[in-house]
Amino acid sequence: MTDTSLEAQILKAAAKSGADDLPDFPDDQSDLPSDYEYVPNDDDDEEIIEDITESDLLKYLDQQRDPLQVVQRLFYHEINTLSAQKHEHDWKLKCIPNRCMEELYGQGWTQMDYLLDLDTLKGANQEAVHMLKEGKFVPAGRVKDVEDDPFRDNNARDDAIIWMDPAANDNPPFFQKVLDFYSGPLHDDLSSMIRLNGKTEYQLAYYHPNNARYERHRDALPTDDPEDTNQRRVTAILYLNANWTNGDGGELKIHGHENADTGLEDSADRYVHPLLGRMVIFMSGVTDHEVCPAKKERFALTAWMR
Ligand SMILES: O=C(O)CCC(=O)C(=O)O
Ligand SMILES: [Fe+2]
Repeated sequence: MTDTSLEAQILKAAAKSGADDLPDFPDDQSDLPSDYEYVPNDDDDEEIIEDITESDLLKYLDQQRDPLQVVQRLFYHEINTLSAQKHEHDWKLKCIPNRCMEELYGQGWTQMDYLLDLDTLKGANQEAVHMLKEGKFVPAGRVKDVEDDPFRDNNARDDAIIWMDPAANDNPPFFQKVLDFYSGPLHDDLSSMIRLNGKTEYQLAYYHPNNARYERHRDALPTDDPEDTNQRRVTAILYLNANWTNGDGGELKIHGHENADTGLEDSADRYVHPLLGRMVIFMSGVTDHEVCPAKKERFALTAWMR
C-alpha cells in the first residue's frame, strides 16, 4: 500500500480530525522498514472512520487530490484530447452518445433523454405507482444496508426504496425491460470505457410529495484503484415521472466543482428536472448532489456500478 491509497488517506484524515485514540500516521515512510505495516489499533476500520464525518473526510481528500482527476483515471483512455476524439468511432457505443461520454469524463456527469421507448417508460411509471399502493417501499433510513453504513446520516434523506435485481423472477414486466437495459447496453457502454469489475446495485426510490428531499452528499469516495471495488464508481439514475412541470420541485441539484488550489467554483450548480425518460450518469466519487424538496410524487431508478 502506498501512502496515497484511499485507505491510507482515510487513516491520515481520521488521525488529523482529533481522534485521540489514534497514533499519528507516519508522514515520512522512508524512515520505516520496508515490511512495516501500519496498524493503528486493534479495532476494525469502521471504528476509525466513525470519528470523522463524511463531508470532512471528502473535504480532506479533495484537498489532497483533485477528485475529478482521480476518477478520470478509472477510464481506460483519456477522452477529451484531440487525438482521442479522432478515434471516437472506435468506441462503438451502443446507447450513450459520444458527446455524453465526453461530458462524463470532462465534468464528471452527463444527462440524456429517451434512451428507452416511451411505452416502456410509461409502463414502468404505472408499475411504480402500483408497487407504492401495495406498500412495497421501505423508508430508506430504516433499510438495514443503509442503517449499517457508518457514513450515512439517516436524517439526510426522506425517500422510501425497493432494492431490485435484473435476475429476480418476479420483476414487473416494464421494470424488467428497464433493468435489462441497465445491465445490457448501458453497462456494456460504461464498462467498455471505465474500469468496472464489481457488482451493480439497483434501487427504486420514491419521494413523497410533502417535500421529501435528500441532502447534499456524494455516493462514494474518489478512487482510482482498479482493484478497489469497495467504492461505487458510476451512478446512473433514470427518472420515471410523467407530466412533471416546473413547480413540482424534486430537481436533482448537481453542485459545481470547487478548484482545490484556488477555492473558487470551477463550474456552476446545475438543476436537472426529473422528467420521464431522463437519465443522469455521474462518476460516484466526484459529483456532490442533492434532491430538492418534491411537491409531487417522484420516482427514480438508480444503479450504482462498481
Ligand atoms: O433521485 C435522485 O435524483 C438522486 C438520489 C440519490 O442521490 C441517491 O439515492 O443517492
Ligand atoms: Fe446520491
